[in-house]
Amino acid sequence: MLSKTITLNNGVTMPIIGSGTWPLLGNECTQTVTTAIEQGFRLIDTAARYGNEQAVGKGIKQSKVAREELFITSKLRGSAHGYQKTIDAFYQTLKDLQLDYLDLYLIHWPLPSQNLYVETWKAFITLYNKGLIKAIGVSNFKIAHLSRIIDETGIIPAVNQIQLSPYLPQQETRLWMAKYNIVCQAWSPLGRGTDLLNTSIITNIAAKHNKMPAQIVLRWHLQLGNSIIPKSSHPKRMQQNLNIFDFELDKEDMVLISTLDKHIKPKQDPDTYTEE
Ligand SMILES: NC(=O)C1=CN([C@@H]2O[C@H](COP(=O)(O)OP(=O)(O)OC[C@H]3O[C@@H](n4cnc5c(N)ncnc54)[C@H](OP(=O)(O)O)[C@@H]3O)[C@@H](O)[C@H]2O)C=CC1
Ligand SMILES: O=C1CO[C@H](CO)[C@@H](O)[C@@H]1O
Repeated sequence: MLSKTITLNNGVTMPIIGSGTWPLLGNECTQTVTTAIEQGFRLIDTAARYGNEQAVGKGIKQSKVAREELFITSKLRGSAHGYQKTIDAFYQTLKDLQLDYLDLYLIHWPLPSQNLYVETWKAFITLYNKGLIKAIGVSNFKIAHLSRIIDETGIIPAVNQIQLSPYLPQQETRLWMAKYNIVCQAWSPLGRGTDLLNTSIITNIAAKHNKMPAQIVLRWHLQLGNSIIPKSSHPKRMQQNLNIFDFELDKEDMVLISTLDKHIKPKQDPDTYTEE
């Protein structure tokens, strides 16, 4: 029986499924966040770069669910790397979200060309030690970037949020992270913008289990040990994305899904990708 929560390497409990919020803005974003919480999501994923933290904050307030029942993740944008800039950006994020702490804060991209991600990680550690963030992590970090922050600070990130789907299973990074007890959180878990949900392998397995294709893909993630943050603005799909605990993929299903690996690199290579 798979659990709906996962324990991070510092003992904090995180819901295994969250609701993504990119590229939602304004009222649509606020309404989607409220609906997601009403439908049962307890983890909301946002980022300063999305320009929607104020809208997300309103959606959280509107939901009337107690703060301590929610798990809010945000991310530090590229233009805010550096020790003091990180601290300032974090307080702005709290203000925009109308919160007094974050559950998880991630460095959105390593931006190795700026060479500031270690200094940035040190600021994350300071904020964590002040009790302003329950857990700290990274996003789009390759093994080399992870190794460097661990070697230079001794502090292991709780989570690395990376692009991951059956088309891009990230086997090497996942196995490496497992050794350090770093939770692998999949972004674009449904393969946004691809034909993944329409492939016959997925639709046939869906028919076999009497489930929707998205539920097959999300269940595959869970059985690999990934956390997932699918984005949907539709209550029906939100329900589908949450209801993946009443069936199990068998070994044959898992093997078939593994044949979808396209052996491609992430579309935005973290070594060269720059995002403000
Ligand atoms: N750290 C990073 O660099 C990144 C983080 N992210 C985060 O990850 C989240 C999820 O990734 P995202 O790129 O949005 O991709 P997803 O794989 O979650 O795909 C989202 C798309 O799938 C559709 N969808 C959702 N549920 C279903 C369903 N049950 N059946 C059919 N279609 C469905 C949505 O449409 P509809 O809304 O119409 O239902 C939307 O078009 C983002 O929202 C963001 O929070 C994303 C990219 C990068
Ligand atoms: O988090 C994000 C949302 O998706 C975008 C497009 O893939 C990314 O660039 C961004 O980092």
